[in-house]
Amino acid sequence: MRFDVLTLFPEIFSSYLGQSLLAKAIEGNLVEVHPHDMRKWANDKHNRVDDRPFGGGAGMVIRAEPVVECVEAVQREGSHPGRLIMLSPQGRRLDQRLVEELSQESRLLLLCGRYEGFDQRVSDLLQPEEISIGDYVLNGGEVAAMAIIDAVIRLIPGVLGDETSSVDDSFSSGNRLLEFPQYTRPRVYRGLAAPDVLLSGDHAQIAAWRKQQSIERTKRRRADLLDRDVESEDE
Ligand SMILES: Nc1cc(-c2ccc3cc[nH]c3c2)n[nH]1
Repeated sequence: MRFDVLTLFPEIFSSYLGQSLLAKAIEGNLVEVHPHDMRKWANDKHNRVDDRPFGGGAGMVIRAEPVVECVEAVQREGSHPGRLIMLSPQGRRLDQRLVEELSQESRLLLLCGRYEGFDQRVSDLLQPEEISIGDYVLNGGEVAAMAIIDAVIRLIPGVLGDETSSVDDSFSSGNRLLEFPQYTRPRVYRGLAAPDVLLSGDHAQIAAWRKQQSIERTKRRRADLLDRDVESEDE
């Protein structure tokens, strides 16, 4: 799977690309992530990538020309244009179902805004789909883009490795329960002991305990997840 990230701050992605899971996925040719600096397409006489908003108001607006030129050039680079996504507080809310949908794509272009956002002609001409990672306002689209990449790559076959699977993750398709609590060595830490059942070696009992913990935790923290019926998820 190929990700192209179009941004004014490509350096934000440098250390992120080195994080182990993603680095291994890139090394294993399972994933490619290409940050692109939109400033390189600011070729008007002032080489400006942003400008003051018509009609006045605070902040700056990202000019349409460098963005449209950059997107078109990047789309020409690959074997096909890919699915163009603009990160935006006004977009479709990201959830695991949308992550699973995105993981089926072979190429995603993630368009990251800054300042007061893009000139409207960017959306008029490129028709991107807008995705929000939540109802709060970030300073730019880059963190949201990383969230999408992070969530999607976990679902690409081979990325998590044989010993780990995303199947039992919270929110995975059909799974409406939160994760059970995890414990590791030492067995007792500051007087707090790991549950005996986890050290019993009785896998059936361990599975039952974990399921019960997930149900209790979900009831306590996210009872709304238990209200959803499976049919509604197809709407
Ligand atoms: N879910 C979410 C996305 C954003 C976002 C996305 C792009 C820009 C550009 C300037 N500010 C932005 C904020 N905030 N929250």
